[in-house]
Amino acid sequence: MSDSGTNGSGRGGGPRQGGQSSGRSGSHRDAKGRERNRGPRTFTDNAPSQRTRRADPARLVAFEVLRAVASEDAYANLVLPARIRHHGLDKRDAGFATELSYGALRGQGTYDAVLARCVDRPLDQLDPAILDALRIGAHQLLAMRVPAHAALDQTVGLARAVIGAGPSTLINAVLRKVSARSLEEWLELLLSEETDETRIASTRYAHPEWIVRALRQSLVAHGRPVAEINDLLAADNAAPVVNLVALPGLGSLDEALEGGATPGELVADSALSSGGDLGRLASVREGSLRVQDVGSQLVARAMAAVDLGDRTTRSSGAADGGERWLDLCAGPGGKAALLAALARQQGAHLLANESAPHRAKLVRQALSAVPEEGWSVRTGDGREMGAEQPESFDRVLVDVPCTGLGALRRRPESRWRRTPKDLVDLGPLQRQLLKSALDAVKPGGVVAYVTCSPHPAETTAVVSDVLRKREDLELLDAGAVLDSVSLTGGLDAGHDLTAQLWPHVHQTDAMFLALIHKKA
Ligand SMILES: C[S@@+](CC[C@H](N)C(=O)[O-])C[C@H]1O[C@@H](n2cnc3c(N)ncnc32)[C@H](O)[C@@H]1O
Repeated sequence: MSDSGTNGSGRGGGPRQGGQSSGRSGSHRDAKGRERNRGPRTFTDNAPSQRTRRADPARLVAFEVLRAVASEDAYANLVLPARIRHHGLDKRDAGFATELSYGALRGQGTYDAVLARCVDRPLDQLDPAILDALRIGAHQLLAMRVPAHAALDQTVGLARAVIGAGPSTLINAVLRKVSARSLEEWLELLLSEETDETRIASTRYAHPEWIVRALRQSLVAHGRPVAEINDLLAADNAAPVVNLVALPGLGSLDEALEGGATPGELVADSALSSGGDLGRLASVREGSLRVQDVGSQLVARAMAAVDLGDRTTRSSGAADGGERWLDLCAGPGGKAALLAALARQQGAHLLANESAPHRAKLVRQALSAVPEEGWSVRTGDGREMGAEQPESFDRVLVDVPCTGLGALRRRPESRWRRTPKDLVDLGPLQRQLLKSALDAVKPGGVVAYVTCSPHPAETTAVVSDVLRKREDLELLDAGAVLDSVSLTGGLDAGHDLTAQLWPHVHQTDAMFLALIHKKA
């Protein structure tokens, strides 16, 4: 619903400019602009629009990222670095482009609610490129410390350069209306008559309603107060910190710390990056210093730290009598790299399995800093592993494909892409992979079931379904093991023997961990 009469340049009709004719040449340019804007596009330096009118490169990068996400189903975290490199942005502009593209994508739900009040037609009737330019403008005006005149001028200039003159007039008019109120004033206006708590949280924190409900359910399922929901939603909207891990026994934090990183407080061998291009660090280039969320570090370390005593039957162990470890779903290899380093320290061997060949390649790259005799990579379906190599591994990590509802802050577009159906669709695969892991582990060994989602359908329900059918399995106290591998202890992540980390509590991704012991 619009509360004003700004005319939109929609797919169906030509742009109207405040009731005046745009004139023949304007209409012609606008038609060309709309034509350029259809379908997937790349914005090269050779585009005529950019030869004549240069857009601010940082805003152009953000616009290109939003366009690629919308029209090519691209992932922002993959497109963004490529566009930053292509346009040769310096550190400051790269930071601005990152904040602008990620912020506009994350905040889309809130910005669309505001924009809907400023345009005279449903937003889905706007040309998608115009809508993306409006979102970029709205984020600058409502959430960044960009002066309003600069946000307006630069966004309109961008639109004129890459979309066309007519659309830029519309964008100017709409963004002027957006700029008339602060974000808080807009939210007051939008929510003044709303009583439904889910809809209020959905608009205020830019999450689809079903995800607000799903995260509330997740808090309850893992024993946290439901009143934390707003903190959790707000944490999803904060730019995630970049954590580093120095592979134990192989890497060092020194270079990163000298460059301004701060030592990690929750887990050993970790640091908080000071930002900038990490590729400048030799240790990152050689792979002994890696970017990894602290939650991922903690769950991998927990699997390695479970005290198996001499409970496992060593007869089918590694040739030298050390343990055999399996990472069943290893791609792209973040946890596998840490596990391989830990395995090396403990005299164990790691087999990293991944079903997608291109991701298995990434696993090999991730493992390259660890001496090769300590690990191997298998490309294959993890569901077959239990039958192919039954009772063969002392420790198995099964980090199953999931909705990623616990990592929304890292993947800004994913909240708008995911649907409740994903939860249903992933369930059978998650159960099959866990069963296979449990078949592959030796009696006396341990399986770590991990997700980067806190949703009970992917966490506790999967574990209890699978355990219900087997008497040879028992849950270990995952919260206690997590405490034992953290530097501080007292994480307060445990509930009913499983453990759940949270962005708003631990500043990690919302990783779930169940440690399942196969009785000897
Ligand atoms: C959540 S990711 C694992 C992340 C990884 N542990 C890390 O820390 O980098 C899940 C992985 O499982 C893989 N996968 C999906 N189906 C699989 C299957 N049937 N067998 C083995 N791997 C599978 C996906 O390709 C994906 O790489």
